[in-house]
Amino acid sequence: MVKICGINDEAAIRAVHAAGTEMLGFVFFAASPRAVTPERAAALSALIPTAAEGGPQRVGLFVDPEDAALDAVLAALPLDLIQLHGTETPERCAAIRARTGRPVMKALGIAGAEDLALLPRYAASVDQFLLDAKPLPGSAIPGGNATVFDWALLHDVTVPRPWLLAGGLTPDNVAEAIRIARAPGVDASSGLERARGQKDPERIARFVAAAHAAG
Ligand SMILES: O=C(O)c1ccccc1NCC(=O)[C@H](O)[C@H](O)COP(=O)(O)O
Repeated sequence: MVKICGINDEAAIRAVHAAGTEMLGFVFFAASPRAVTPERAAALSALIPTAAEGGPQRVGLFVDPEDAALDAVLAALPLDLIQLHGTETPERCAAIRARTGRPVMKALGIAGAEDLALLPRYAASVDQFLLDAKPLPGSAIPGGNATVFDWALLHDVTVPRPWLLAGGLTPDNVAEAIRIARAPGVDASSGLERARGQKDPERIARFVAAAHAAG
């Protein structure tokens, strides 16, 4: 499973599809350099086949969203999955899952083994996990910061839901990350950009090929 996050232009979404990527992420968080409006995401999404037609699943990324923000995005485009990348509690994740009727992927920031203690608390309320690097103090956004964490922390951990590894992954380190973390899937954003917020189609192709080969 490969997810490419922060899709915000036509070349990137076409590259994601051409590479056979399983998931792509649209960032609905205004402070992000990759943020898109619901209308822009819908226009980009229309350029490639839907998941039902064999294209990638569309993941909507939110940070502590109000119900109205979720409703506005879902009215504009049919997301396959909701990614929650803020401080949402297990109860809020369950409420969002019930309200939207979509599976929920909860992002947890990992810096040390103690952060993994949260996994059982969320297991009943979410469908998937994204195990990402914990943002460094002072980070302007809670994800997409090109920060790597110690993949060996995950080597012997049984994660109670399907999960993706994220945080500073690139075409050059993804195979090693998958091997060390024993990750069933990966997600990347910054490592596939030529400038902050601008995806590089060639890096997308190399990343997806490397991840699929390692898997
Ligand atoms: O990517 C963003 O701009 C972003 C903003 C706010 C919350 C989360 C965000 N990204 C989350 C992702 O799923 C990223 O792909 C993940 O954190 C890995 O990012 P990177 O380390 O840049 O590969």
